[in-house]
Amino acid sequence: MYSTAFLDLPPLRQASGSVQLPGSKSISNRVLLLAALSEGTTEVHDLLASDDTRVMLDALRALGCGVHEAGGGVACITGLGGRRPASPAKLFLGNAGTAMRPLTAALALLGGEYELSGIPRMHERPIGDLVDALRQLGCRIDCLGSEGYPPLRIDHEGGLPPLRLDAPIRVRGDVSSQFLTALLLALPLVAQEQDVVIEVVGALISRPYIHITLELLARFGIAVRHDDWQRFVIPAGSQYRSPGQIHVEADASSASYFIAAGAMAAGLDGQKPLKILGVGLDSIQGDIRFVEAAQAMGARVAGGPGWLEVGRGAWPLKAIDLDCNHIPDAAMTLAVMALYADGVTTLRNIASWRVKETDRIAAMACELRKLGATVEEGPDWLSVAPLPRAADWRAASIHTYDDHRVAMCFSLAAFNPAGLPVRIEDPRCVGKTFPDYFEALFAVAQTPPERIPVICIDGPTASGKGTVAAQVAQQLGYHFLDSGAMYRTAALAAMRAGIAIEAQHEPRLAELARHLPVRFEGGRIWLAGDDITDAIRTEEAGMNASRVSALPAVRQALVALQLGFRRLPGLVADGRDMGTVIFPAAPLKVFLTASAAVRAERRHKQLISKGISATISDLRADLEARDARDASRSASPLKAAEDALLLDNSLLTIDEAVAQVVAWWQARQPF
Ligand SMILES: Nc1ncnc2c1ncn2[C@@H]1O[C@H](COP(=O)(O)OP(=O)(O)O)[C@@H](O)[C@H]1O
Ligand SMILES: Nc1ccn([C@H]2C[C@H](O)[C@@H](COP(=O)(O)OP(=O)(O)O)O2)c(=O)n1
Repeated sequence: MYSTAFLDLPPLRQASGSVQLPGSKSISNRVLLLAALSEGTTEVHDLLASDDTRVMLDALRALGCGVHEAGGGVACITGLGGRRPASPAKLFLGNAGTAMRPLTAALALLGGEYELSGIPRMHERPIGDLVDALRQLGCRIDCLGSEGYPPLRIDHEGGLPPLRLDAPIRVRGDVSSQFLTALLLALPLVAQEQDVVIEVVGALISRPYIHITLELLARFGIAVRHDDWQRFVIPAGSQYRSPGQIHVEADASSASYFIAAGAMAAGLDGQKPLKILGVGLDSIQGDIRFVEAAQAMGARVAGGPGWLEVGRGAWPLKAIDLDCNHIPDAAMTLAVMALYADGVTTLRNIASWRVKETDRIAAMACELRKLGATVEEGPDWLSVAPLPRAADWRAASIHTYDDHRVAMCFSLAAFNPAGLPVRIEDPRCVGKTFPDYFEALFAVAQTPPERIPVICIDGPTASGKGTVAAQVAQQLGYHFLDSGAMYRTAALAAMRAGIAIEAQHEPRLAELARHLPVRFEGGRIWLAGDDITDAIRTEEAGMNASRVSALPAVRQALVALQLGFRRLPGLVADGRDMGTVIFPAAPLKVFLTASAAVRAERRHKQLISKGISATISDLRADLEARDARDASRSASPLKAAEDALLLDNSLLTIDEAVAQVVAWWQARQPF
């Protein structure tokens, strides 16, 4: 997951390969609650690991359920099975509507004393209709802030009051279907002596989510009948029965971004369509019908149980005018696809967007306009006109409103024909449903290498290149290439193979370097099966690296390995010739220096902190010798590129040096 302040997506051109989607949030949290109410233990497979499931798991733990996270997407939940939950308890539910609503209903029916709260946005999301329905029944619930909104207090300390179950429970269905879902999940708790009837007041929106609820209730032994989605009957004698094991389907709404990417950019030039795994045409989720909307816009889609394949059909896409009540979440993706259509696209019946993670109609309109689109909005509709010419697109910094879906659907703007990058602010917000969304996108998206930005930081030894480059990479969410480590590894491999580092062995040394079995993984460096991270950091290894790096054939042998680091979304490369030889067209080159005295002192501190003894004067002599060799060799000598910016950081702290490089970078961005 990217936890950077922003993530810049380079312009993307194509999509290919396959993507495995994470489990559905809606299914994950419903299954967790049902498992928590059942007797016995339920092994939940493919559970989504996200912010919203995290708060649910924590809440279930606090309520006294057995929660064992076995790793690999498996959680074992031992349910209450008729026991009363731990009380009193305070539950923090973040911004997870799928936890707040059903837990409110379940706890109100179980008795006890509870406080349920969330982040500030959660306290702006209405829950009054559910609270009213539960109060009708006789439950005591107080809104601790504004009436009709969390935080809530459930107060049945003196025992559950008698519930009025003989009359139908009436709940509004036109604000959020989650209220009805909450009641359906919880009322089997009290459907013992008699049937419990729920009547929906007003039209039921987001019916597909109720379908998911009913399917999952059935898996847990509760057979709910309904008359045309307006009247639901939970039969007397209902009892939650754990199915033992249950698999969570992948999220059909998450599939929408890849279906869109496929429709826009896959299957071109004879390539295969984009394969999407984890959800297929047999899905129980309503958002799978996004496939039909994408097809109406021109996508070519094939699919089966648990998989889809999508490629571009019509291009430009075809504009549509669609009632989106059946796909409220996935429909946001259509709003961005509309930028690539042949006319105005109108999305209707989307009033529920206004009470989601943010006011999504307003948010989408505002951010689409930043890209240059003409957008109109109404209380429950949005219309988007495509950009007439590539030159009309603008590079935009997309505000994401702590809304995962805004972040994910705007990533599709990176396929723009103008070749402009797109900045996604606060990319971490995708953690709500798809923590590794951007990693998944980068794994299937392609763009010519020259469009992937590279920041080069070259300079003499101990100037702080590695430290500064790694931190800049971290701040921008870019990959990091420590090219010196490659020369150090090549030298170590030569020593281990018994090849002296001398010019006469140049061909053998180059052959060794060309097939170096080196892996860079999670900050560690491996040579074949050996962790050599520390072994290559000695002063001797540095001197050997300097010697091996003077051999032109060795340098040539390591070029492909270095170029391979230029991957989405970008790269920060540190070394001696990053800007002069390896990435000569890099958009930012920095030549980082510090005085020899300062560098010797820094290296001294660095070695002492690792328990290696050295004297400053020896170190200074060594580093001056190394600089002299690196700068005087004929092949790619250490020198500043002509277009490099010089940064002498003798008097700067690490943070100041990093801030300067990031500031130079920002100044070159179009946002
Ligand atoms: N601006 C700075 N101020 C103080 N110490 C620094 C600064 N930059 C780097 N250092 C320290 O100097 C040492 C050498 O830095 P390093 O990144 O290994 O240099 P290089 O990669 O250029 O050889 C490290 O211990 C690092 O923490
Ligand atoms: N791009 C590069 C990187 C390193 N080298 C050579 C020259 C250096 O003395 C050695 C070791 O580089 P490294 O960056 O790890 O060394 P320092 O950490 O700066 O001491 O490799 C190079 O020739 N070209």
